[in-house]
Amino acid sequence: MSRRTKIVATLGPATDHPAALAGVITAGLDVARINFSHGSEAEHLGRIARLRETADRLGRAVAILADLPGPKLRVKIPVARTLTAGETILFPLLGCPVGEADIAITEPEVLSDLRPGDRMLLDDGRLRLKALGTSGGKLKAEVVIGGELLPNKGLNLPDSPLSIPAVTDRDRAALAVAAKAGVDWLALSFVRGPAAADFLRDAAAAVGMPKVPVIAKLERPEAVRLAAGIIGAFDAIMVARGDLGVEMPLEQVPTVQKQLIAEARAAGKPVITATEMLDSMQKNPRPTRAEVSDVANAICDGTDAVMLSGETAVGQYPVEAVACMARIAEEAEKRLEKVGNGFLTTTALQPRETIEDSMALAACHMAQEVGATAIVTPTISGRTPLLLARYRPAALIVAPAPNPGVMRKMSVMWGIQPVRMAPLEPGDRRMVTAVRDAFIAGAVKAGDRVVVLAGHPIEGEPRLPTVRVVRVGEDGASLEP
Ligand SMILES: Nc1ncnc2c1ncn2[C@@H]1O[C@H](COP(=O)(O)OP(=O)(O)OP(=O)(O)O)[C@@H](O)[C@H]1O
Ligand SMILES: CC(=O)C(=O)O
Ligand SMILES: [K+]
Ligand SMILES: [Mg+2]
Repeated sequence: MSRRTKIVATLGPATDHPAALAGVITAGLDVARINFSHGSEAEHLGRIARLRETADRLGRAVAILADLPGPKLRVKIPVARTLTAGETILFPLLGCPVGEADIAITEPEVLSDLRPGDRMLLDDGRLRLKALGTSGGKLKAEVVIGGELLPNKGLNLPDSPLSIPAVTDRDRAALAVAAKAGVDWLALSFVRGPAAADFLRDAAAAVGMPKVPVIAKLERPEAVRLAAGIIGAFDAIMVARGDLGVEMPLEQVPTVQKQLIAEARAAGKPVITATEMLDSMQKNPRPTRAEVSDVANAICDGTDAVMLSGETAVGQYPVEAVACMARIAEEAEKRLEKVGNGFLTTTALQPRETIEDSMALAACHMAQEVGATAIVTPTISGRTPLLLARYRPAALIVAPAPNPGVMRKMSVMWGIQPVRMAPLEPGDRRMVTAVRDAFIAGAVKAGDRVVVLAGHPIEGEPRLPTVRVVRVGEDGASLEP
């Protein structure tokens, strides 16, 4: 693999055909997103099982990301319908019976919070209504901008405070399914503050899910304001531009994206940039110039991963979309390499917090100085590779890990190629076997010069972080540099 940027793609009906699923994996899928806001339990379980099976067959480590609804409101209408400007629509409040022409929503308790004049935006802002007031157990609203409304589309209330818990009953139900399937990452929609991280971890533990890393989806203005705390509390973030562009002025989204990516990177947490990246590819085999530029620019901003949603979930060209994204990423990275991968600007972030962090920086410098093709770093938890990735070295970060769960967790992180760590035989040294692990996986080849970094205690090694330079031998041996 030469591509450093990771690709997240949403599975859906469009990837249900075995050829399409194998196609997106082969085209470069690193993380498969299951959007628990759409589809049934059986669909999710089936998709996850087929993904695992196909990835294994193709010999690729693909992580599974369960995207939970969070307090994101959605309409509950049985079939598509058209809303016309000027028309009045009734939204039943909590406990009120739903009339045939009414629009019910997932959390009707929020409707009581709406004040006359508040905006109600449907389908990522495509349709707009204005709240008029409540009477007879229903909220009355006037359609300002009409259009076709499909079942299960989102409802945003950017002018109103949201008094729903961070983790809802819908999330608990989704977590139970995710626990049954076993997933590698959890993402929570509509995070409003750092406390949501522990609510989510507790809810996951309550359904018997072992420790799974958690992603905060930033899609509300208060989350952007509290970004530093949220980044600290979660294991990664997603710039969820779909809802973000509805909840705040759309023209602010590009600068918010840059700010969030910079903050996440400074904190050493992975960041995913999401939504509409290649949107026109839902219907066309080729993207627009603007879309190609958008993906490339997110990579230049320093995103770890780029994400596809409708393009792969329901679009006509899911395989082409992933392949296209991979090509754009590879091209954008050539420029990053020329300008030093932003490495020097990041090193201006002083001081280093831990010895491991200083060692990681030293290893990146060393790799550059000696012309290493890779930095090999055996890892138990995935932490040292992440410290390296933070500096965006030109060398590939090859991370032998002892279990598939840790390998898959690293699939979302920029520049890291997870490989299988062989068990240690008596007399073996991990810094030597790690190079062989990388060689066997094809991540380094004979004659390559590599930097080896053990950032934390590893069996068979001194307890101090250690960095070495070696040359790879014919059989993956570690030779004098
Ligand atoms: N599993 C699925 N089954 C059917 N339709 C889907 C599925 N996943 C996505 N879609 C369709 O693709 C669109 C875009 O996908 P996306 O995952 O961005 O969802 P979304 O509804 O915009 O919500 P979110 O804010 O959670 O991303 C959805 O609105 C929906 O119409
Ligand atoms: C991905 C997502 O939830 C959004 O962009 O709103
Ligand atoms: K979701
Ligand atoms: Mg969203």
